[in-house]
Amino acid sequence: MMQVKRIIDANANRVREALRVMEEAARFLLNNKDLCSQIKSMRHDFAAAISQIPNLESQRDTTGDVGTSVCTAREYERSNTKDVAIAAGKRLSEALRAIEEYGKVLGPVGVDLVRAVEQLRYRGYTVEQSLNIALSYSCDADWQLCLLLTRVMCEHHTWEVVLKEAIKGGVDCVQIREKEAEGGLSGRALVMYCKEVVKICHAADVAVIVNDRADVAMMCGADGVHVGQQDVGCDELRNLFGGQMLVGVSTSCIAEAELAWEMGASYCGVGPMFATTTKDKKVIVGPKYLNEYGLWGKLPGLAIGGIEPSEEKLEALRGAGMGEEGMRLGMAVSGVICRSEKPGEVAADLKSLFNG
Ligand SMILES: Cc1ncc(COP(=O)(O)OP(=O)(O)O)c(N)n1
Ligand SMILES: Cc1ncsc1CCOP(=O)(O)O
Ligand SMILES: [Mg+2]
Repeated sequence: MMQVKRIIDANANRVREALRVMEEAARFLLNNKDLCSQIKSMRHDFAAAISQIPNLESQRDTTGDVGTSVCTAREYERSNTKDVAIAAGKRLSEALRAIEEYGKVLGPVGVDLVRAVEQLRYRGYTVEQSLNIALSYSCDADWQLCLLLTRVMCEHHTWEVVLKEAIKGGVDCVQIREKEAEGGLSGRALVMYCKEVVKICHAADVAVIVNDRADVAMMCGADGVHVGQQDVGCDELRNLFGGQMLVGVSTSCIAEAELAWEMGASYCGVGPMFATTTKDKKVIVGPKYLNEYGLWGKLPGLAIGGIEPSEEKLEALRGAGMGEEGMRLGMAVSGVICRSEKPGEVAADLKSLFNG
């Protein structure tokens, strides 16, 4: 019986640790209050269940545990925060299952524990799935400066020079925005162009999003697609692509953001912030909405519309919470970089908002 208690004690520690790691991901990586409280309540319910077995810790013998010195190289390999949370989810179900199986040997004293742990294991599967989906949808969309690249807007340089200079200036995401009705590329030429953009961006570790066209995004190897309120629905895209693609959705109020989140969006466009000549926008929601969005906090957001590196505009964005830890706010600009003689300098000036 002592060995069984030792096994249960070791696995109880694993469960507690795994739940903590998952909770931190929901809290700090995703800002997801619902998921965070689900995991927290699992932690509390597990503590109540395990407390039914008296004196578990008395069987602990960490120094005499032969398993502490047995490890595999993969245990030390995690390529990103997403992998850390995914590994914790796997550990959680393994440890719960071990407690459940060995708990059966405890006889009557273990019956309630086994039942409670079985239920926790099922809850764990659901939470693990929600966490992994949320991480694969939105974990990689925390950008600071996104360039909406439109070829016909590049007045002073080729699109290639604008793109490369902007990347040097600190752009970490590029949205390819070609509008056929405004002289932009379409069809085969659009796909070829997008492939060139992807090549340049990915070599510099910059993400690529294609405006409006999920099909083109897939064909050119982009990271995702951006859709507006009148475009194809985010839910339809998720049905089609699962977690393979990032999906951005334009929003002008929290109700739209909430809907986008429910449909599996990765990030939201948040705007328009200021008057713009790039797109016909009747209503300017301004930095007030940006602040509401940042406090809502379920998805990363890109402020958009008329953004320039003027002291006044940057101050307004800063005042709304951009650059603040935990707000997950970046900006998306088009004209100010595409139309500039010095696209790299403009990008760097915008990016300075995040440097303290
Ligand atoms: C980051 C970001 N936010 C908003 C938009 C606008 O999208 P949409 O409303 O679909 O308008 P078009 O860009 O398609 O004209 C965006 N593209 N990017
Ligand atoms: C596409 C779009 N959607 C809302 S405002 C806007 C235009 C952004 O361009 P600019 O940065 O030139 O104002
Ligand atoms: Mg659109």
